[in-house]
Amino acid sequence: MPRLALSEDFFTDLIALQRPVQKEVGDAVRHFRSLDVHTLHASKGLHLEKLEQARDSRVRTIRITRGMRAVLLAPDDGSDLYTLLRVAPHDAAINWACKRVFSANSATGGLEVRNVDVLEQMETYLATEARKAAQDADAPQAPRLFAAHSDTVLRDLGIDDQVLGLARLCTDIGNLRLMKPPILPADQYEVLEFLAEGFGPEDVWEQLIAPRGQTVRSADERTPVTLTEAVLNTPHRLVEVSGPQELERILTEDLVRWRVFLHPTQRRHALHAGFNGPAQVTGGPGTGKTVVALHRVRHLLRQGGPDDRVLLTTFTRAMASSLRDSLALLLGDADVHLLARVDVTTVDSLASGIVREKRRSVPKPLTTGGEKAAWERALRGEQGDWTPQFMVQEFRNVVLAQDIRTKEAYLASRRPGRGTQLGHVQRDRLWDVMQRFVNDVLARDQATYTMICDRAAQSLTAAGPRYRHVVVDEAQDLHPAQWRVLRAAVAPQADDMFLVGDPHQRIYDTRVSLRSLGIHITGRSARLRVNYRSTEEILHWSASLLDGQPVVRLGEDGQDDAAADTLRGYRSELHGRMPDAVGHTSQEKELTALAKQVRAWIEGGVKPSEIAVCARFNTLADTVISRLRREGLPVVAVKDDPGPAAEGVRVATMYAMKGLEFRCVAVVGLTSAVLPYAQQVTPVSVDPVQNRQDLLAEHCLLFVACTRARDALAVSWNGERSPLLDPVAG
Ligand SMILES: Nc1ncnc2c1ncn2[C@@H]1O[C@H](COP(=O)(O)OP(=O)(O)OP(=O)(O)O)[C@@H](O)[C@H]1O
Repeated sequence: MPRLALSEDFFTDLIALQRPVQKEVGDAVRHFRSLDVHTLHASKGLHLEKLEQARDSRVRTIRITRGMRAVLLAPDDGSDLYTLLRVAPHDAAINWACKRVFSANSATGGLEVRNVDVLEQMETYLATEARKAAQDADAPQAPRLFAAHSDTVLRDLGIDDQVLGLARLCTDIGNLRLMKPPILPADQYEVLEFLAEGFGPEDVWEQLIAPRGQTVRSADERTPVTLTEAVLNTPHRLVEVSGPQELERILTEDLVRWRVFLHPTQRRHALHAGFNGPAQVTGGPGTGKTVVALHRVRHLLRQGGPDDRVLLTTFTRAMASSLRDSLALLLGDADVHLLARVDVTTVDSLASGIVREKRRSVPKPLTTGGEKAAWERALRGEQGDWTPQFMVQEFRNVVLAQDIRTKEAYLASRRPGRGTQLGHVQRDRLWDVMQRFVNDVLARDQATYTMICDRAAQSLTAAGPRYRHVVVDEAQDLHPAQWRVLRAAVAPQADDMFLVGDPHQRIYDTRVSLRSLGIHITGRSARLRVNYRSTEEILHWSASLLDGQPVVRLGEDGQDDAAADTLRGYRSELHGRMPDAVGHTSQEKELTALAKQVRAWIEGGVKPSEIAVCARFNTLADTVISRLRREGLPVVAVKDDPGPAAEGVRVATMYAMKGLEFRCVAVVGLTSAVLPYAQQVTPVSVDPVQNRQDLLAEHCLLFVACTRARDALAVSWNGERSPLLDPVAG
């Protein structure tokens, strides 16, 4: 029986086929696996055929139906591992197969494929372009993109002779991008793109080569790998099917790519054998952080003992419910029993549960309005210009954040992140105001969620940890009190905490130094850079909304050595239309245009549930809902928790878009009055540091909303445009 591997492209082809054809592919693959190598060659049904015109002599095809062929790579190294590469209509399959050449990358050891026909044409084209550029500049030779790197440096990073020749002809990054995979081999393209974007060879080695297990720096000293080794070295694009059960699972249940293929950086962290403490994965929107968290949970469950419980948390209840569904999908029937060892919940729900266990009831959570009213009561009679907003921030971001329990501790505290100086006398009085607030709300059996977390953290610390592993999604928005709950929920030990998040998506007012909370990540972090969700056009457009914004690395707020986080190298392999940004003279006109856009998306074949419209506030979201309904379009409000099966365009506030994704997204009502929203931004005169933080959160909110879009994004406003759109709308 031959061994069989499936490629990501084969998988993509399979997903796109009609159900009956998928079934036929499944039958052919099962038949293939049931034969021994000898009968395989003799089988008339499968008709394993070597292609005379193929540029690579190891390429074969098999028959699926009269009109469909699958393309395979046959072993030439004595092994019996066949790799299914594509499945397509006869002519397309043969055409694809004839032009491809396969090789092993000398640095990553992975299997790579190139389109030799196009590369040969590119050589002529780039040489002509380089000559023209030299003539235009009146110079003997145009400056070359990789002039700073010697051949040896490039070879050591896995660049082979053909690619080296092409790289040497590139005069700018545009030349390189013309040869994006699948034209150039993906591993080599990635190395060249990193270098072209200004990463040094050492960075490239650390980020792209070393993680693939390569330890020998010099290309000359490396032993070449065989074809079969190369296939097995490429688990992010090729999966070996270990047995009939796994084959069935992939062909029937597993038609979801992220379950099978992980990017090497995703894989390295998700399947890591064991971290010697907390580990972290960051990355821009859509880079698969949630996917990594889910795979990590499965890995920990599979490795762990029967008493090892895992906590998987995220920010909102809707996201927790979606995580639960995704985890069940990932575990599948084979691992469904592992679900009994996981709790998937928000930190606030966990904290409420802990408080309830202790005192049988939980204080009623205060609404924003209720909290403001309570501060007004506490401030009554106070001389001075402290506002409820100032008090909310001082209590949340200093007292609860630093776990301050006494007046003495408050008098001595550093108050990082606060831009107002407070003398001894002022602090003394403020502490009394805060005590009045606490006594007042507790007397009414009320509390903010942060206060509930604070209490839960204390209880847990006293009672002892209850989980073996804690995995945190959307880590960027957690408050220190929520982190204290998580820290207390698991004992400090190997693989205790696994965090994923993106500081560019921080939309709540939280500042956290993980180190000060006893969560030390150093040396165990990775950054994801490939976006699997959105097109390159949406990505770059959205990323430019954050140009120049001071984003600090995850969990390093207030640390003296905190560094800036960056979206450098953040990219997508998908392409589509540029986002639309359009202003209107009235709300009526904007809504008319919105209805037309939504209708056009639906008529273009997009399911209503794959479309989202979002606005800053519920008032406009409600107006959108009634307007679209009047136009006869199916609509549902995300706040009504419609569930994945409900038909209808999703309408939500920008906050509620966190963590979600849609094929098409419209962000409406982006006027200067709502973004930035004055009431959400502390005036500079009150606190300049808080003002910068609040403004940054407004930028991030817009970034989060826009990066939910996979294929199409349309933003609009009526009247004066939000200044936050200045970088993208001229
Ligand atoms: N290895 C992969 N192969 C294919 N698709 C992937 C892979 N990883 C992630 N995806 C897809 O990319 C999309 C984004 O993934 P995910 O939600 O995990 O990203 P994220 O980084 O958590 O996003 P955000 O921070 O914006 O919420 C999803 O549709 C997911 O299925």
